Amino acid sequence: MATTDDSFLTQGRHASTSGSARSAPVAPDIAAARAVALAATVTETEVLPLLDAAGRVLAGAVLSRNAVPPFNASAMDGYAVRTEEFHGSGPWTFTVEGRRAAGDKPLHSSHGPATALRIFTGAPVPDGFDAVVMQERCLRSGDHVTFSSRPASGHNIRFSGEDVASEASLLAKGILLTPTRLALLAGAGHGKVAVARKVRIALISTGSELREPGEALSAGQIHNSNRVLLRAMLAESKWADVEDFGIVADDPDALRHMLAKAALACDAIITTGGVSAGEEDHVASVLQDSGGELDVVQVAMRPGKPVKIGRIGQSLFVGLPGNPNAALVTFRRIALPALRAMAGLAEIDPVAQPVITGFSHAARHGRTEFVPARFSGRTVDGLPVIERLARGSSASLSAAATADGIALLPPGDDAIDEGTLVQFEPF
Ligand SMILES: Nc1nc2c(c(=O)[nH]1)N[C@H]1C(S)=C(S)[C@@H](COP(=O)(O)OP(=O)(O)OC[C@H]3O[C@@H](n4cnc5c(N)ncnc54)[C@H](O)[C@@H]3O)O[C@H]1N2
Ligand code: MOO
Repeated sequence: MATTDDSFLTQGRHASTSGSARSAPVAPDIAAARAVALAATVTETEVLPLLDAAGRVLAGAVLSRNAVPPFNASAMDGYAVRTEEFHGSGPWTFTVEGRRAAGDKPLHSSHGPATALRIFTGAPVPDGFDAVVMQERCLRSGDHVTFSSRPASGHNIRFSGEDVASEASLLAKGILLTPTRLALLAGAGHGKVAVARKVRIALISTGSELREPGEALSAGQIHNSNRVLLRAMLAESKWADVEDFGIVADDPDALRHMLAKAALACDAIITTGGVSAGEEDHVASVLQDSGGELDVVQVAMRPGKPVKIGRIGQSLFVGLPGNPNAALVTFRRIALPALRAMAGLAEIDPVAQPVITGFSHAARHGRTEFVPARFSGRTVDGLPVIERLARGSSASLSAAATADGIALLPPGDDAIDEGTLVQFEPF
């Protein structure tokens, strides 16, 4: 039985509603919210060169240090002109005086009347010139250039600050540093950026039957596919620093030792296996014997019902079921939002899109079903249609591997008919 200690449970970002584990299944969204509530956001930050910051989480709001573009620049190779000099009706012929290329200093040179300036893309446009005519639109002859139409003032000039003003708000705290956001920081004068330190995540694969991929199997053994799955999914998250504790047998002492080590080293502990009801399922009891607490012990989802959510020491704990599809769904739906919250990300929820079922499905009394599915076409209205790949097959590896994502079939006492609108989370 879990010990009740409210101070323990309030170490997360928000206070838990109760210190004791609930045995009645909670809805998947509630379970995810509880995991997020137990997740303490990393507060330490580090300053990184932009080249090393891809995929990290911005630690604070950032302002631009210079305008973008920093000066009025030509957008074309051609001729800079003063539109006020286009008197009467054309064509207009001007003397070419001077030359500006990208990298030249913005000079305050004086130019005589009826002159045009040879200019190239990216070069500073000197004061007084207010348009650039691209070279394909003019006729150059010796020192003269002829224009057949009058350019509008401002034409082909990128004005200083038109993209980003100086000291403008650039990016908000908690944003993921994607390539385009890093490019924006670079253009706006930043060479370094303050990011949240990485979340240290412990992975433990429990199960006496497990052998590593590639190892020969004796009778009764299976390969540890969950470790590969979780490592690969976390490898996509550059804000995560994984400490992989490998396989631990279904032995309470070994598990206790491993959990204690992981709790000292990491912000979050993710285990697989050993969370259901059998005598060899030690994860929940060992966690509680070690001073940990569970807040959620059953979730109204299929697969994934026995997933466990709690804390041990300063660490978030999520015990994923061992069946591969259950591990996949509970990691994406419950563990990942909490880990993203710990990383300081503002956006933590899985991305979903509406789709139409190309299949019917039995009633899901009281639980949400997460079904691997594949796009199979579109309705006349253009909505994607999905085909189911396996019906709640928790132990399946092949269904998810051939799926485009996971369909959410909400709880209900009626069957879902073909042609029903449901949510779909693409991989
Ligand atoms: N009496 C009951 N039995 C079970 C229940 C229940 O409510 N009452 N729940 C079932 C459900 S649902 C699931 S899901 C599983 C969850 O089991 P555990 O989390 O305890 O996991 P194990 O028993 O250790 O393993 C289940 C299954 O998955 C295989 N496995 C485990 N780890 C891995 C791994 N790293 N890579 C690949 N495959 C793995 C393991 O060999 C088992 O076949 O419990 C049901 N039972
Ligand atoms: O719900 Mo378990 O997680 O199906 O096999």
